Amino acid sequence: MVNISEAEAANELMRLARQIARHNRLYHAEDAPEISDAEYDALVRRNAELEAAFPHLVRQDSPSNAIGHEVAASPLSKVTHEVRMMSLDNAFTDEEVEEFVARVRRFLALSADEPVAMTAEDKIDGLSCSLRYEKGKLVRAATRGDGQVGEDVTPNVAHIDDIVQELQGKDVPDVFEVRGEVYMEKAAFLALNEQLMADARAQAEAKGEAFDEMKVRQFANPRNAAAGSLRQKDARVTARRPLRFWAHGWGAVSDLPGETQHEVIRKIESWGLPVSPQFRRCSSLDEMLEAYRSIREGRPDLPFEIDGVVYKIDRLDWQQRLGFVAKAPRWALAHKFPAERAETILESIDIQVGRTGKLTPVGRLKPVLVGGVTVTNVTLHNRDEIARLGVRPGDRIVLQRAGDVIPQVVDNLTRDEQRPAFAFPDHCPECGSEAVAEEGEVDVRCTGGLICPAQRTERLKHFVSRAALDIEGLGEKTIDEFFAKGWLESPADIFRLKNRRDEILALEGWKDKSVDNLLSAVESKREPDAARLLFGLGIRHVGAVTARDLMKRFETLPALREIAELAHAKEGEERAQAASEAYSELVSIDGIGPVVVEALGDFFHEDHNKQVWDDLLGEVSPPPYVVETKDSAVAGKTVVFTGKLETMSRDEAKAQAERLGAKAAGSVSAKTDLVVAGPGAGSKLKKAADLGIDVIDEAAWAEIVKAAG
Ligand SMILES: NC(=O)c1ccc[n+]([C@@H]2O[C@H](COP(=O)([O-])OP(=O)(O)OC[C@H]3O[C@@H](n4cnc5c(N)ncnc54)[C@H](O)[C@@H]3O)[C@@H](O)[C@H]2O)c1
Ligand SMILES: [Zn+2]
Repeated sequence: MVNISEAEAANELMRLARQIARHNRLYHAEDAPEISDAEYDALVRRNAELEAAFPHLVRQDSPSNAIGHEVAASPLSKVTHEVRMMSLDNAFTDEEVEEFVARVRRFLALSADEPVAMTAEDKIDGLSCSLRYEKGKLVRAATRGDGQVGEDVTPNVAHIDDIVQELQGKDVPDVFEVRGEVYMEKAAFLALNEQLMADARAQAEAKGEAFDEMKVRQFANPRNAAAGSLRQKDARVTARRPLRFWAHGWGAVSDLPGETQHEVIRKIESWGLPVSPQFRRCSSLDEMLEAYRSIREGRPDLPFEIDGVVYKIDRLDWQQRLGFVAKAPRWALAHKFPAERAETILESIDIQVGRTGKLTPVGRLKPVLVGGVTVTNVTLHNRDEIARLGVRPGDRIVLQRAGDVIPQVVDNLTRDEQRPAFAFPDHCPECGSEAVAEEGEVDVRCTGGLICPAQRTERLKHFVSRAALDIEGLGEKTIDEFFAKGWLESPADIFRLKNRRDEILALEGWKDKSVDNLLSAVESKREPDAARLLFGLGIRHVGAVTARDLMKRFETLPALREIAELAHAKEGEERAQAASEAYSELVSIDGIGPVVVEALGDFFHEDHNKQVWDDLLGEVSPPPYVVETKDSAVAGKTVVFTGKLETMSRDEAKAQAERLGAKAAGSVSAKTDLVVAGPGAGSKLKKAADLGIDVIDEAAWAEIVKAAG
């Protein structure tokens, strides 16, 4: 039941359209889904449900009308399909199949005793491919893409043995587009993922780098593996991947060699292309459901993944009359299998720390077979998910695997209220720092930042980035490489790289000149801008602007640290007095709130952070931070920039304002003195007018800047 207001529905439809489009891109264009098919299908169903309840809210970009994903960004050439490639409508229950048959009868106005024959075959989990044969010769192979335009994979399919280059037989029409599925068998898929892992390991070893299993890109399921293997710019990569194909339909044809689905499929088979071994003809609803049950039972023993049974009206003249709706034919239906489930024991819960400090719980399982795949690990996502399931090590759980190989825990069978709940760690298992979830966030993160081995490279990359210390020549790859060698543990190490000149030179790809350039880029930052240095440390909630606000007030880093530590101190009455004074002083600064004060306190509370800090300040000496404010027309005023600026970025405009002694604010309020508006300025402009605030354009602003000299 949909029980929400129209405004809420419109809002949710907007969010669903965006989410679904994103997952379509990840799944179809990048072959790297982030959620399971069951989760994806739930989003689609919710969207359909809302659209049915509020038909007038159906969006222009409704996911209900989209097939796959557009291929504009693909490096492969594009092919426009003469006959559109479609998707399939889904059914999950026998009743829905019955309703499908009834709908067909109504549409064709058939009498109750007229039989409706259907074909049934397994729905194989691969990607659709269109093979155009002219005079029997394969001239073009294409993926589905968005249904209208797909990608040219002609050189790639030349490496698929199942796809013949020439159709056999004397009765081959002049033009015949075979449509079917390119797929990868389960064993080949598992072997490919193992191979990808082994290759990455070997590569890391050859380079003498640390190997990180988590970073190796593997395929989520056989379907993505097949798609990723076929859609290769370099067909030699496809050649190394064991892909298979079978036919299940056709597109543009010069003439049809039969009057039923059944006849044409058998004809295609006779020309030398494989079709499903389970393809059959059913003459009644009962036979269809029987076919479904027998195919479902045999599913675990199949060497490939299937996720349902596809029914198609046998008579082609009826298919013709039924035609299409939105993105699928009216004459076909996919009867999906329910997700496969299995029970096992959750043996332990490990915590993994990601590159951004996120703590992810991973369940280690007593190995169990679900739908032909042995599962030993399962992600438990986050602290809330563990609480929701109430799982603890030793519990008996129900695993589900739906149409892909990312399994999930759906139930906990050990409902023992007496045993204590799993205690989610409040410290990082990698570095021992405190791990916290910010208010309103589900993810628990390590606060160790620079000292946490799991996060270190990410933090170092931030430290040298443009907005922070801006060290040219120290790119992400170099950081990874130096880190793996053990040369970069903390920011201070960057300034000690000069002692490793010869070692760097010995690395592949480095020459005297490039090493000199790198080292002099580092040396040029011995007296860095204090605010950038502070920002570079990646303290939570201390962004570039906050760092400047802080430095403007305290001028030196030691002064800032002293007050931050003081504000955090909790012991003794005297301390308490000083602490509360320090606290008020900090929060009195424009732009600084309690969250920042708290984050600073937490940072300096950790011994390892203090070490990193001292070590770094032993290498560099940022001069006192003084903002030279020019005598200007806007000194001391608060300026808001809105709309599109033509000659500079928003950041540059803000920096100009600061140099002129003005404060750049993000929103218009009674405190605003001046609004600089570019084209497209909206609500802020209106608010300024309401409040009677002066509004000028970018050119007038440039005049003010110029006048200040
Ligand atoms: N996990 C995610 O993020 C994500 C994102 C997008 C889509 N998906 C999944 O992809 C699917 C939707 O993709 P879709 O639009 O391609 O629909 P679909 O895969 O459910 O059905 C249409 C396709 O089935 C294929 N097919 C296989 N066997 C067939 C047969 N015997 N006869 C006819 N066609 C057959 C055809 O290639 C056809 O294009 C859903 O299962 C969805 O869960 C998942
Ligand atoms: Zn940590």
